Amino acid sequence: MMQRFPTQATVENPRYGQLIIGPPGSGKTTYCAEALKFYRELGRQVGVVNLDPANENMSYEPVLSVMELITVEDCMEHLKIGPNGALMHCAEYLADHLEDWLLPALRKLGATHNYFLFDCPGQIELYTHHTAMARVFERLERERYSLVTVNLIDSHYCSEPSKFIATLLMALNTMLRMSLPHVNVLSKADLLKKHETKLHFNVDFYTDVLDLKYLLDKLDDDPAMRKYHKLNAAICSMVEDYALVSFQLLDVFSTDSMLRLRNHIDKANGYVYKAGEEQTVNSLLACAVGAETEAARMEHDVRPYME
Ligand SMILES: Nc1nc2c(ncn2[C@@H]2O[C@H](COP(=O)(O)OP(=O)(O)OP(=O)(O)O)[C@@H](O)[C@H]2O)c(=O)[nH]1
Repeated sequence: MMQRFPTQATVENPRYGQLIIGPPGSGKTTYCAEALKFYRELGRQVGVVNLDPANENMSYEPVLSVMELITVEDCMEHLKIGPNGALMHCAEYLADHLEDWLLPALRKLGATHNYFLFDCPGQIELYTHHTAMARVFERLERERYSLVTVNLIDSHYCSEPSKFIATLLMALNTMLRMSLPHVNVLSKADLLKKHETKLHFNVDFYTDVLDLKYLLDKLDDDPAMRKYHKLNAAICSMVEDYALVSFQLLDVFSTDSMLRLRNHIDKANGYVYKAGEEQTVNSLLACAVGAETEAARMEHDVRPYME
């Protein structure tokens, strides 16, 4: 988790945003819907902003939606391009209309909301290669939002070593390119416990990303992957050298799991320093000293999802 410490501006005029990103189907929209209810219950002035121009099935009522500005469907029809090209076009269009659409609308909402969940599009190239979404996030930062990227990745990707390596590389690339406080999340963690995803190692091996040697050994078991041993070893070594990638587990339908994730997110975007609300002296102290012991973290964060 990359973490933010409060600046004078964020202390005086606190506004917060979670940028919910992740591959298609990883649970972004479901998280936004559940997090909206959850943070409202905590008393936060929260709203969801839909930034996905192809989000047909929003299970929440957004306070603002990019689909009022542009949709993938309209782009495909008018520009005669495919869905991926249309999504890139929409992202660029959004980035070009920050000053006359997104920011004025957010400023208006500022009268009643100071915490936004941004439901972002799922195409990962928007965060690993393309620059439009980075421009949007960077402009929001300059508008003094304390942002955190919440990168949801389906925990099913832990089931195969090759998929997990690709996940690590994607997560690291996104962290480096977005350069924002960041929390990586393995979503649908409840399915790990229900044996729907068979794992080669304990869950904490995947969350802590500490010793990838074992992962490489497993990759070599597959004859098709063995010939890429050097490439895989280089990727693992790079991920380990940066030592940035780790994961939190999330079952979006469990209040306890949402609370645990909230604690990580609040530390990352600096909300933990905001006075009042549900913050306690203990949580502030925990943040200041680097928080809970490894044993406590294992007990609460990881053990519930082990077989
Ligand atoms: N069991 C379980 N299912 C989940 C969880 N989170 C999301 N899902 C399911 O995963 C599926 C995909 O979730 P979405 O929220 O549509 O995923 P998305 O990332 O918004 O998908 P795109 O809009 O295609 O990018 C839905 O059927 C959800 O009900 C979870 O924590 N546990």
